[in-house]
Amino acid sequence: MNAEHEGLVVASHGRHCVVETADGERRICHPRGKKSQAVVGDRVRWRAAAPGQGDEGTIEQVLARRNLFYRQDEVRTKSFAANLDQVLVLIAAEPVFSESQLVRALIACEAAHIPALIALNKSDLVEPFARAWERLWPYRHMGGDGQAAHHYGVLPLSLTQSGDVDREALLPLLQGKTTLVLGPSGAGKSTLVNLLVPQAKAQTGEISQALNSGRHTTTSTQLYWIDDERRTALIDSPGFQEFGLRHLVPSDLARCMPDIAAHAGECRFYNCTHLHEPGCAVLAHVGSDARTPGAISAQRHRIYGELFDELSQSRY
Ligand SMILES: Nc1nc2c(ncn2[C@@H]2O[C@H](COP(=O)(O)OP(=O)(O)OP(=O)(O)O)[C@@H](O)[C@H]2O)c(=O)[nH]1
Ligand SMILES: [Zn+2]
Repeated sequence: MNAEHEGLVVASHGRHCVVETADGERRICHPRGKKSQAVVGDRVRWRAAAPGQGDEGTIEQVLARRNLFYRQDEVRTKSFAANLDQVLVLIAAEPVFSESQLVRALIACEAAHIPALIALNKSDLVEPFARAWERLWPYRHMGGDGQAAHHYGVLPLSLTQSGDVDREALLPLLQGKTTLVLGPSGAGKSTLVNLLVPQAKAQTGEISQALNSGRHTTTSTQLYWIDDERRTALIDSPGFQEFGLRHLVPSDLARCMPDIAAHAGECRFYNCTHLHEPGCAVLAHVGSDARTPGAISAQRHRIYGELFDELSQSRY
């Protein structure tokens, strides 16, 4: 039997993966069993096929994960990626972004203990950008009382107009890290990947095309190296639109929304839902004046309530 090697999963489609070896070679691998189902970012032990059995390998074991970022829908669980250092949520002045989708993505980050960065693209569209930047006010100011840093970094971009400037702003934030990029269609995700990884198409290469061929879609999660040393990675993943949080229970939500979490311990009832209870410290901070320190925007509290209801529906 062939020896086992360690590798990194750099693409996945269904149950098939592309594994990159220590010397940068990539090949398709199939999981040996349910337990060896890997996602992009996983470190795995894999084994080449026996001589004469083709080039495809098998994944024998998924090594312990530092974290696992996922969304869960009612019908199926869908993991995005493992072993992330951060998530970059890319939205834009246009198309107008859904705050509910943004909140879902940020909650999923928080639940997996992964720091999140928000980038707002298309600053050249002056008026829509100003409106969107304004909508991000709570995100630009969350945390950050006194000496503490803000909870989320929020970055303006104009990828097609000032790509060089944007690259210089982004690189130090990405350096040496593995960053999952999420964003709704049309925000500029492909533009971002092409800016940072000019050879993206080449890296994806024939092997990923082979993986996708005949499966009626070319979308799959992909890891790209930004640098030649292969230390800085971007992971591009489709599927921001239907971002399920069914892996969470309603009572997880408050701790995953930092502005709500800041007050959730001060309520009269220990099991307060922060929706209607008397003596609720969260409700007391929901805001007429969203700009006072510690305020919770009415919009975010409304989204919290919607998610609370959604996660309270019977599970199946
Ligand atoms: N005005 C303006 N347009 C931009 C900017 N960045 C990207 N676009 C445009 O926005 C459109 C969408 O960009 P893409 O990079 O294809 O977006 P995407 O997020 O990959 O979209 P999907 O392929 O649908 O997932 C394109 O027409 C881009 O040229 C920007 O900074 N300013
Ligand atoms: Zn409360």
